[in-house]
Amino acid sequence: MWHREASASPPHIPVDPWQSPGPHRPPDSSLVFIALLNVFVFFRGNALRHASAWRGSRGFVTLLLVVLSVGCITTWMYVASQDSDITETLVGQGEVVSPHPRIYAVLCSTDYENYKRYPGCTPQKCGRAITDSVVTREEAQVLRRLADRGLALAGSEGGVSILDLHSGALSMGTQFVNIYRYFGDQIKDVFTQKDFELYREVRGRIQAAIAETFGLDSSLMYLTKPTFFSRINSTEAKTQHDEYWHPHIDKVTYGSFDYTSLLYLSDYGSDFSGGRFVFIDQNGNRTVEPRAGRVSFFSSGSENLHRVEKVTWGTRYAITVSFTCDPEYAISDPSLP
Ligand SMILES: O=C(O)CCC(=O)C(=O)O
Ligand SMILES: [Fe+2]
Repeated sequence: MWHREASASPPHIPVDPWQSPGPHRPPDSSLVFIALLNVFVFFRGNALRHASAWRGSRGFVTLLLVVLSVGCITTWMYVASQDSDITETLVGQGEVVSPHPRIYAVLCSTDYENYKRYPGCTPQKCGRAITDSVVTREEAQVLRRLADRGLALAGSEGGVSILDLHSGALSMGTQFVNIYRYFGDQIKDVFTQKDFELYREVRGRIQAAIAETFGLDSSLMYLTKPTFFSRINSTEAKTQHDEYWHPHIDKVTYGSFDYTSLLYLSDYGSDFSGGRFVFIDQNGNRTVEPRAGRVSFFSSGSENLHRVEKVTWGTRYAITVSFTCDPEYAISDPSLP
């Protein structure tokens, strides 16, 4: 299901009023130099001021501490400079992006050329955007409870459980079942009409935000499949379906996607750790830290190669809501059978 593709993402270009992400800063060698210089000056100053103490035990302890400090600082800086996975945080969990989305433009890949073009919808501007003003934290909490009620019916043995309200697919052990068939009328006790109304309402708002941000005609965008809740914890993967962390391109993985949106239902740092969303760019990785009610959306081509970090503790909840420009791949909003 997950495919690894070489990143074709070109450098970011600012397109007014879109902002380009700050330059990806490789560890700065001048910083290393300045830090070492400071340590040297401190060391030399101490040596001059307390020349007589060198022979005493205090002098020896000071020397030892200085040597240890220099060792620690240089090791830390060396490790930092070797870590190509160093990320720039586009939006931290504690920030609130409101009222306007934070937008980052990226050059469109050529992926869309292999598909029929739909003027008014097919990506001409590509990029990513994050907003905390489309879905409230209360709504996110209601949706999270909905997810939990559905997932309580079964759930994966591995670290990731999926619930797709449209197709009815639900993780069960190492497989999937169709909740509408498997649980029949019982499902009406689990989900209410109101749950589906909230999903539709939220989907509509996300669609409007994407249309506005990318300058699209919202009526020419359609919900497409799969659209699903995901619940991820740190349990070891049992099957390939549980390996959510691989880099992938949504347009390659799912075909019909033109715009992907992710609605987060829990908070990075307090509900779980790891699990940050990572855009993998040629010049570095850029993360979005999940926050309940946060919506992150992006054009689905290879300009937005991405992955999710492994969750190290706690439980991460999200909904993937995807849109296509091709009416043939349109699906209706999930509903009770
Ligand atoms: O949950 C996320 O943050 C990303 C999920 C994802 O990449 C996908 O559903 O394609
Ligand atoms: Fe994805």
